Amino acid sequence: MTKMDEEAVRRAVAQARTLVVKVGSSSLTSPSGHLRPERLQALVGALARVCLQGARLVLVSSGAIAAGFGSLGFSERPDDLATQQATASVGQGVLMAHYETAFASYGLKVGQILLTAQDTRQATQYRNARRTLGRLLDLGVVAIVNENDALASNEIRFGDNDRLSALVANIVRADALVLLTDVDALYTEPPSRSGARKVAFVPDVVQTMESIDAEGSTSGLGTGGMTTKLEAARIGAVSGIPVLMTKASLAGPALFGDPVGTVFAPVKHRGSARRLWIKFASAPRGSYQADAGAARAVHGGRASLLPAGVTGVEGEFSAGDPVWIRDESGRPLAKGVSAYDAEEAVHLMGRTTSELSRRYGRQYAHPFVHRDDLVLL
Ligand SMILES: Nc1ncnc2c1ncn2[C@@H]1O[C@H](COP(=O)(O)OP(=O)(O)O)[C@@H](O)[C@H]1O
Ligand SMILES: N[C@@H](CCC(=O)OP(=O)(O)O)C(=O)O
Repeated sequence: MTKMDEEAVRRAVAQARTLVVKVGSSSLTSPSGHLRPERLQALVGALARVCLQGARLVLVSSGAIAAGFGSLGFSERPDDLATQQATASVGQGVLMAHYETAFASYGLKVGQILLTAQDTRQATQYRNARRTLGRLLDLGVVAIVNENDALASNEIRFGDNDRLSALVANIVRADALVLLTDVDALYTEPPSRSGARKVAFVPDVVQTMESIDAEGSTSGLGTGGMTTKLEAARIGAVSGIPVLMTKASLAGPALFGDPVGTVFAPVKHRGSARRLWIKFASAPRGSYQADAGAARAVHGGRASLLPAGVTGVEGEFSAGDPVWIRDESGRPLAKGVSAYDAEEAVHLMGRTTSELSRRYGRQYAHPFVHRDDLVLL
């Protein structure tokens, strides 16, 4: 694809018809961690302007825990899971009430979607989320998304909302992803260090990630820090979505195309929604081991994984579940959707499709993983 320069990426953000904006806890709170409604109102002012110009907006907003612990009379953000969950349950309502009032003052309606990591991993839930979000946007409603903190346990939660926002950008096939935080741009190292230099444009996020020293959150207010924001930028850019990251107070100029923050150029063409799901969101339930020939064919691209090239089947999966395709040494080569149950595949592997057709009928003469359902890592 033709590479976009900095100006083109900024223009793409300013002209986005469908936009995902993520705002972090650190941008909506005071140093004590309490929600600051006036910050939220200022942000809504900048966002409402683009909505009134016709943009379809998904706002991925953190802040449920921040909004909840004050109402519950706690002096600081709780750190045990059960209290965090309960606090988020109280705070999410408070947060939405603020958003509802703030957007209503511009004549805009809001809808709430709370997602768990599981919702992005399971194909049916993913499709469900896509349908509801799409309909909300078609109705001109601002969709406000957060992780379903009240039900997410430590093992399964995203924790930060950065990666969630990048997956949401894929779900709604956004034209741009904007990450708003408490730092004006990406720096070569944490901005508290004297040698840190600002990065205005990242032409290739995959290469740049190696040269940036990104830390987790140090403010105690946010969760993921720059590490998860870079990961979100990578998912966006590799999915063909222009990404901008800046300070929440600069949202207005950023959405207008002014040279603020850091922009990340898309590095690949956008794939189909299904392939993006397979690549970034699906959680494989097992794996196929490919022999050297099949591994070479899969690695070369545009080849399906045929039963004849498979030497092993691992895990318990059903037809339609995501699986890894590994080479003989066990290294993952690709992810794909299996056309067979693991139980069936064990009996079919190692045989040519014509042999399978003769033995079991024509319905068995097809690949374990079709090339349209397969993405290289
Ligand atoms: N290389 C870097 N460039 C910019 N900021 C960085 C970098 N490494 C770490 N950070 C820190 O990441 C923080 C933002 O992350 P976080 O606190 O999780 O915010 P949010 O709540 O918006 O998700 C900034 O305050 C900054 O100090
Ligand atoms: N879902 C949590 C937010 C987690 C969090 O702090 O995320 P982030 O601001 O992206 O670092 C909440 O609403 O409190």
